[in-house]
Amino acid sequence: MSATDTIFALSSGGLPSGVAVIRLSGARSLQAVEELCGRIPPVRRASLLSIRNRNGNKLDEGLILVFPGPNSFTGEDCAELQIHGGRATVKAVLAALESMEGLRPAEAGEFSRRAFLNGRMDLVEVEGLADLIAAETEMQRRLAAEHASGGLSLLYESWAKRLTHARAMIEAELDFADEDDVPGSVASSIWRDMHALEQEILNHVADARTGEIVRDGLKVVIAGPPNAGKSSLLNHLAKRDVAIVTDIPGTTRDVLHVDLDLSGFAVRLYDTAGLRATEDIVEREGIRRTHLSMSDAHLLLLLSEDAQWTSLDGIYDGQTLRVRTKSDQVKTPWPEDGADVTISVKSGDGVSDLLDAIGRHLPNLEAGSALALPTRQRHILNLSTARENIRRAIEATNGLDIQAEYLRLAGQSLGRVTGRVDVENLLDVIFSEFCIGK
Ligand SMILES: Nc1nc2c(ncn2[C@@H]2O[C@H](COP(=O)(O)OP(=O)(O)OP(=O)(O)O)[C@@H](O)[C@H]2O)c(=O)[nH]1
Ligand SMILES: [K+]
Ligand SMILES: [Mg+2]
Repeated sequence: MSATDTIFALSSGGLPSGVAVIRLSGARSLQAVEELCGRIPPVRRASLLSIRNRNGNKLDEGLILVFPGPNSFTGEDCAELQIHGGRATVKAVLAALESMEGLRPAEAGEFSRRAFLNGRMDLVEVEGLADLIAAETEMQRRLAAEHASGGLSLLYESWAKRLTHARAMIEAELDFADEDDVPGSVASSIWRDMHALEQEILNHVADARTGEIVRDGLKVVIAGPPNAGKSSLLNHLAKRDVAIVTDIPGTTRDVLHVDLDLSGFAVRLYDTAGLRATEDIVEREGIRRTHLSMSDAHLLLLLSEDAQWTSLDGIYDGQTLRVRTKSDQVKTPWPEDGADVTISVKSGDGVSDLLDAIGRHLPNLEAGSALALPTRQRHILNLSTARENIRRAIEATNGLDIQAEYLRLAGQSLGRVTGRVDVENLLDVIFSEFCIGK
């Protein structure tokens, strides 16, 4: 296996499908097209050609495109075979490709990896592309598109430039320190800018929680005593029978979740085991898991059918909505019950109010604004290290050269985010997020 092999893969989705796209990348891509189709079609233009194996048997007919490097997705010679998406057809064409010298099936993420190694994309763009392929809601799409198209990279590059400029000015001051005609305050405007940059990075990192919520979804945990109607609510909102519902208290033991799309945001809703003191070993394990899922919840829905609100002291101290359930059974309304929302999944009453209340916990993002938010722990760690080193540079009192060194380290951390600086050890992790053919 080698990075110089020509690779190929089915890049479109599951079969059968109307059209299937097989992608090739590497030095032998064009030659492979010639062997299959008898000739190399004009570049970057779809040509309808017959595809034959080496015995001359016609396998299919399809639109063939070639993209010579370096202006291709991977930077290498690439080709695309748009063929019929029947399983046997795709299998036959893949087999014909595999039989060719120097060609092999691509590994997961290998096309993107080559694009990165050939400078066609940086790491933030690569990660954005992975997110774009996985995006299921409008906000996930917008965030991923911003990253994939280089919006975030541009911001990080502008920061890196400011660091480089500051270092250059400090170097100049060091070089000419003995000469009288260099004003000693060259650096003062630089340090003002470094103060500003530190604050900008700080603000950006503070948005990480929003970025994570947009990318991974708002985690909403349904909790409360047994039989409060937790699983019924999950099923109602999911519009399918995900969880078992019975009138036996302690029915749910495992934590279940469903993904909802609320105003374009992903919301991950968790159903949990009812909270009560119990000697049942299985139920106790369920309650332990309930506590675990509460620990990283963004929002808790505390359910109760009789307004006896379970105490969360020492268990959970985040955002909570008190939800009174089974309103269809309540004959006389109970005004002072402390509930934020009252619902019945039987009649549907109050459910849209509940969704509105959950919606108020979603990030408040202006329509149409660029979503240049950090989304990954990898970004946050490197950005925080960069910020720390800028701070050290500002505060250092033991010489300009030490200060310049801290700025260099800050630039290096920024470089790790986009992949300009030693990230070799990270590549396997990042590209394994992709599926084959990407
Ligand atoms: N009338 C009425 N009954 C409801 C409503 N919601 C749930 N129930 C009933 O309440 C009982 C318990 O519902 P579940 O959804 O299993 O309650 P749970 O909180 O998940 O219970 P555990 O998993 O045991 O903790 C079932 O018999 C449901 O049919 C409602 O809005 N109205
Ligand atoms: K139950
Ligand atoms: Mg349940």
